[in-house]
Amino acid sequence: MSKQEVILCESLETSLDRAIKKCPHDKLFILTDEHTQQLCLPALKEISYLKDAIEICIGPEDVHKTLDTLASVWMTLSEKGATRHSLLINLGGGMVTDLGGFAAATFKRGISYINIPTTLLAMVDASVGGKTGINFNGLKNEIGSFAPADCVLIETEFLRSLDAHNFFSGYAEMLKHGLISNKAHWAELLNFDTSTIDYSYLKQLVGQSVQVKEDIVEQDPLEHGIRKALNLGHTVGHAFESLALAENRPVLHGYAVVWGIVCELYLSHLKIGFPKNTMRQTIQFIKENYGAFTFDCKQYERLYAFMTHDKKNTSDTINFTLLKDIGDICINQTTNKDTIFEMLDFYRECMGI
Ligand SMILES: NC(=O)c1ccc[n+]([C@@H]2O[C@H](COP(=O)([O-])OP(=O)(O)OC[C@H]3O[C@@H](n4cnc5c(N)ncnc54)[C@H](O)[C@@H]3O)[C@@H](O)[C@H]2O)c1
Ligand SMILES: O=C(O)C(=O)C[C@@H](O)[C@H](O)[C@H](O)COP(=O)(O)O
Ligand SMILES: [Zn+2]
Repeated sequence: MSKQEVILCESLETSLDRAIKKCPHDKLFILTDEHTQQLCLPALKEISYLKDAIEICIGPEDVHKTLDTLASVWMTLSEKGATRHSLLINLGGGMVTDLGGFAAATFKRGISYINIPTTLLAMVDASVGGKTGINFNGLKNEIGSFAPADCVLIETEFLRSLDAHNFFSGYAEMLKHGLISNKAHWAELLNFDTSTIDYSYLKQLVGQSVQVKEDIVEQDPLEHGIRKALNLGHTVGHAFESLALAENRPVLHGYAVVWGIVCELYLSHLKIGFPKNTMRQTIQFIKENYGAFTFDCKQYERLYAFMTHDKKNTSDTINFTLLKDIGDICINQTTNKDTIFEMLDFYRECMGI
């Protein structure tokens, strides 16, 4: 798998011009969701060579990260005459880059695509590293492929229209990158003033955060080993997200991930000695900024059942990524069902639910 080019833009127009020249194509398509069509597409349509691009617009958010939506994208590509040599630009959050990336990877067995992430989460995480896909059978990213974009163009100016919930959702994956990288980055994230955002400082943090992901993906693009570090918080987080979706009370991905991190830091402390004080400080930040996902002990079996579908699992064993300390990653950690239930007890007690 070739290394993906990720550019933190000074000028989106200049970077996009360069990226498009590197991807010779016959027709150009731009995928947005209903929100990025309104909020972000106008900035691109000012660029002369994008004026004739064919627009495809899908419904927003994870409820639309489905086979039906994917089929509608394939259908438009097919009906509007896309060929193997057409180029797709995905302009949106992680839902658009995941689904659009998978549409590009599968249409006529694969066409080129460029990601222009417009949410914080997509900038630091989803648009980079080649994981593409859709939710299926009530499970997160159940169908997908590893198919990196030809280029990822990060323009942090798009973040100015993002609401606070989506800001914090993306910040959750940044916090994950802090925990798996080093203490200085983790501390910087805990101290960032989220109430009055300094956008130029945020841009610098986005650059650092995406670098953490790029370094790991470069070592292990297909997640045979160290890439599992990027899944910290997701064994439990995806179970929370799937339960919430099934109960018609969807939660944002990043929120599910930080709640998953609370659980998995507890497991890290219990099993391999993650420092209690660092765990407490991280959980305090999460409680203050994310609130809590509510469930009771009658839902433990269902959450456990969701965890059995995690992609890191082999056979019947649930696989966790844990930490001995910040930046000290232990992949392929397993435990028994009783301990998983004890972890859920801890979560409910410390989050006060
Ligand atoms: N492939 C990966 O490695 C990876 C990594 C992390 C998350 N993900 C996936 O990413 C998805 C979540 O991505 P997300 O958090 O970006 O959600 P999203 O794409 O659903 O976007 C969230 C909301 O923000 C809106 N939006 C987008 N850009 C905006 C802007 N500039 N201003 C205002 N509103 C804007 C969207 O229309 C949507 O309503 C999940 O499906 C998750 O599983 C994938
Ligand atoms: O890039 C990765 O690898 C990740 O695990 C990043 C995660 O933040 C992301 O949510 C990813 O989509 C999860 O993948 P999955 O394989 O657990 O579905
Ligand atoms: Zn994630």
